[in-house]
Amino acid sequence: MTPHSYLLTTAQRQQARQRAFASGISATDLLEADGRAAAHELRRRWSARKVTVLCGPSVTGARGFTCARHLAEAGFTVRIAVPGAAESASDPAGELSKFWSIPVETLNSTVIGGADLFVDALAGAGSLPSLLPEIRAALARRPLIALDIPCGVDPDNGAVTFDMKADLTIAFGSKSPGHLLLPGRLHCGEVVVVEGGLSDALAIPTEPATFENIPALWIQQFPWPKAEGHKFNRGHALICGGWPMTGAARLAARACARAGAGITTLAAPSEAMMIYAISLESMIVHPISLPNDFTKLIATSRFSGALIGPGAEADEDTRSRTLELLRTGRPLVIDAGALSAFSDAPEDLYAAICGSCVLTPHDGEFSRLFDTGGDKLIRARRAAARSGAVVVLKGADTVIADPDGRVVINGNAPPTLGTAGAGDVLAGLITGLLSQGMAAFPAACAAVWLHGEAAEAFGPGLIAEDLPEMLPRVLLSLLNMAHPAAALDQGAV
Ligand SMILES: NC(=O)C1=CN([C@@H]2O[C@H](COP(=O)(O)OP(=O)(O)OC[C@H]3O[C@@H](n4cnc5c(N)ncnc54)[C@H](OP(=O)(O)O)[C@@H]3O)[C@@H](O)[C@H]2O)[C@@H](O)CC1
Ligand SMILES: [K+]
Repeated sequence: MTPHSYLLTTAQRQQARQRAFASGISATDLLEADGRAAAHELRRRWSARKVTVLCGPSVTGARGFTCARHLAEAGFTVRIAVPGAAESASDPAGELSKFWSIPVETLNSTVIGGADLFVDALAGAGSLPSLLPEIRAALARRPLIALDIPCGVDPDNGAVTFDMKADLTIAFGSKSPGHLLLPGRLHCGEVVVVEGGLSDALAIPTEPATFENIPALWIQQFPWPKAEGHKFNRGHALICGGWPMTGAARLAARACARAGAGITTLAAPSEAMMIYAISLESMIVHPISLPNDFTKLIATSRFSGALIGPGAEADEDTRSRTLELLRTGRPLVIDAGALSAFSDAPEDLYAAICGSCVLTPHDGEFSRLFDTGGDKLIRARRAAARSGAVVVLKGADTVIADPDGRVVINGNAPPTLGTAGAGDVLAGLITGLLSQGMAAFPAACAAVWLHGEAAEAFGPGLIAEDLPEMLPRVLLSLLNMAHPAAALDQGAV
C-alpha cells in the first residue's frame, strides 16, 4: 500500500503530528509548510486578486493564517476573518501571531463583500461556527477553496452538518475518508493533495488502515495472462445461472470472461439452457435438471472460482447450493439472491464462510444480513470481521472491507453505474479475477475500480451490457500503468 492512498482520520492526523513533534519538528514548521503549499496551489490556479480567508479556531484555521500571509506576500489583497471575536484567532503553537501582519477581522458581510475568492479554513473545530445564511449565500457567489475539508463535513465519515460546498479542497499529505464518502464528497469539489509539512514516513497511520482505491494498491497482484499459460490454468470460473431472470448471470459471465478467466462454465436450469448457450459462444453450459446435478457438477468440475446469486431466487435451493460451494473451499463470490437466501439465519452463512470469499451486497441486501448501525466504514468493517468474508458494500462510494480490518473506499464510479445489471457485472468481474488466483481483497478492489473506469470510459447512455465491452480498453490502460515498456510496444503497432 502506498503512503499516498492512505486516508487519515482526525485521530490519525493528530498522532502523526505528535510523531513529528517527537522527532523535533515544531508546530510552526508544519503550519508554515502547509500554508505555503496551499498558497502555492492557489497561485497556480489564480492570479493575484482580492481574497478573504476565513479562519476557524483550529489547526485548519492556523493553516489559513499562514496561507493568507503567503498570498499577501505574492501580491494578493488579503483579509482575514474569524467567526466570533477577532481575539479568538487560532494560534495553537502560541507563536504564529508574530508572523501576522494582516489585521484579523470578525466575520460579517462587510469583510467578505468585494472579495474575488474565499478560502474556507474553518474546518476541524470541535464545534462548528454557525454561519449566518446571508454569509453562506455570499460565499456561494465566488470560488470557495477549502483547506483540509469544507466546513461542516466530518473528515472521518463524510457526514455533513453544514451546507457549504467548496469548488476546490486542498488536503495536506493525504486525503481523509470524508473526501470520498457521501455526502461529504459532494461538498468537496475537486480534491487536490499537496505535500505539506508532514513527511510520508511520519504520516503512515496506525490501525485501522483505510485507503483510497487506486491501482497501486493491487496492480502488482493483477493476473495478466502469462506466455506459458493456457486456458486450463488461466482460471476456470463457474457461474450459477438463474431462471426466469437469466440476464443477471449472463452479464456476470461476460464480465468474468473479459476479466481474463480462461474458461467460463455456466450451471443453467435446464429450462434456460438455450438462452444461456446462445448468449456467449465461448461459454460452456451445463444443464441442471435433477436435484443432484448441481452436486455432481461441482464434484467433477475443476473450477477455481465460482459465483452464485445473480438472478437467483432467495430460496432454499439457492441457500443449499451456496453452502455446497462454500464446502468446496474454493474462492466464491456470493451476490444478490444468494445473500438474501440467508436473511432468516445470517449466522449460518457466517459459520460456513472459510476460505477466499467475497460478499457483494447493496444497502438493501446488507441490511438483511448485518447490523446497520454506524457509518459506512464501521458497517463494512464489522460485517467483514463478523462473516470472515471480504465485504463489498456497494453504492456511489463503494467500501471494500477485509476481515483483517483494512478498508478501501472507491471514488471513481460515475452516477451512470446506478443501472440494472451493473451489480451483476461487478460480481462477474470479481469472480473472473478470483478464478485466476488473485486474493479476495485485491480482486474485489481491482474489480470495483475496473467497473468504475469502464462506466466512465463509456460515458452517458450506459447500460450494464456496455460494461464488459469497455473492459478491453480499460485493461489496456491498466496494462500500460503496470508495464510502461509494454505501452511503447502497443503504441508502435
Ligand atoms: N437482467 C436481469 O436478469 C437482472 C436481474 N437482476 C437480479 O434481480 C434480483 C433482485 O435484485 P434487486 O437488487 O433488484 O432486488 P432486491 O434484492 O429485492 O433488493 C431491492 C430492495 O433493496 C433495497 N435497496 C437498498 N439499497 C439498494 C440499492 N443500492 N440497490 C437496489 N436496492 C436497494 C430497496 O429498498 P427501497 O430502497 O425500495 O426501500 C429495494 O426494495 C437479483 O437476483 C439480481 O441479480 C438485477 O440485477 C437487474 C438485471
Ligand atoms: K466464518
